[in-house]
Amino acid sequence: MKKVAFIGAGNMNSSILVGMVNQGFNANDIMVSNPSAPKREALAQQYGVQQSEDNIVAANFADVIVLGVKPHFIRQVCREIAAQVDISNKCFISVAAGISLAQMQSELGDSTAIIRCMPNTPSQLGIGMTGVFANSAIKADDEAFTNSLLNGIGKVLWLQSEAEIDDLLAVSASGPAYFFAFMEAMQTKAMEFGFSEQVARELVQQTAVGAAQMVIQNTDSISTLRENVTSKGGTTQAALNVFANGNLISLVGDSMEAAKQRSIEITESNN
Ligand SMILES: NC(=O)C1=CN([C@@H]2O[C@H](COP(=O)(O)OP(=O)(O)OC[C@H]3O[C@@H](n4cnc5c(N)ncnc54)[C@H](OP(=O)(O)O)[C@@H]3O)[C@@H](O)[C@H]2O)C=CC1
Ligand SMILES: O=C(O)[C@@H]1CCC=N1
Repeated sequence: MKKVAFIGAGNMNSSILVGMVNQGFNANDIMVSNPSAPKREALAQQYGVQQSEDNIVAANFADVIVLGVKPHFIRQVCREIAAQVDISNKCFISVAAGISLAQMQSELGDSTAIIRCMPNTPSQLGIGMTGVFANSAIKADDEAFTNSLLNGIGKVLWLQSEAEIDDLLAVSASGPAYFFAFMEAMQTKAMEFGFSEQVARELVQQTAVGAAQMVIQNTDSISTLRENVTSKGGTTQAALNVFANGNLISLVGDSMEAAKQRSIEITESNN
């Protein structure tokens, strides 16, 4: 079993770490580093993983180093590890939005195996969606291990080009927040109708999980599923008319384009 270091104990790295442990990875083979103590100590206490405040300790411990800091810290973290750790046989996995392989290679060297992956927070439940693209230095066992790690936390899609990371990010990595925002809006209105916060939440969450399961379990198109709810001249039609008048389709498309463009801007600003 390879040893894995998580650099950063924030939302995304925690989601992957929790997903790994829940899927049966040995906690003794995992170490997390983070400058401030509470998040890494909570992970150590709850999941039995090792922890350190020092990225160098974690990087020395591991065969695979998962970089889960904010994009603007990635290059600095890579530089520090490359200066103090023998990285010749280590594989790096970055989850950062907008930091390119070339940018990481300029810190870690062109012969270092680097994998960009773009997961999402449902990884912590084992139902994540992760896009992956690797540089040419990756070895067969790095690829196999990455697959076993990521398959444990959800579905994995290997991409044909690095540019596709930005496309996928706008769909599945930022995507959970789109659905949460929609659910928040529905919950707010349900509370205005007079339901308590908890009942409003239950109405919304059960509807969301039901709709998602119908998409998963039916071969019908999503349009057909929508039409099946929509009686001509009925209540749903009245609601969907408001979506159409507000140009929901272009609003959603523009939002996803904005997410993609933001990722491209992050790449440019970190050159
Ligand atoms: N959240 C998401 O849904 C997704 C996020 N990502 C990517 O994941 C990365 C992390 O995002 P997210 O988890 O949301 O962010 P968070 O802010 O939750 O986590 C970042 C963590 O990095 C820690 N940190 C800061 N500096 C260092 C350092 N020098 N060494 C080690 N750790 C450090 C922070 O510690 P402290 O709090 O103590 O400062 C914090 O715990 C980003 O690059 C983002 O693009 C990718 C896909 C989805
Ligand atoms: O918002 C962000 O920048 C990160 C990347 C994708 C999801 N969260």
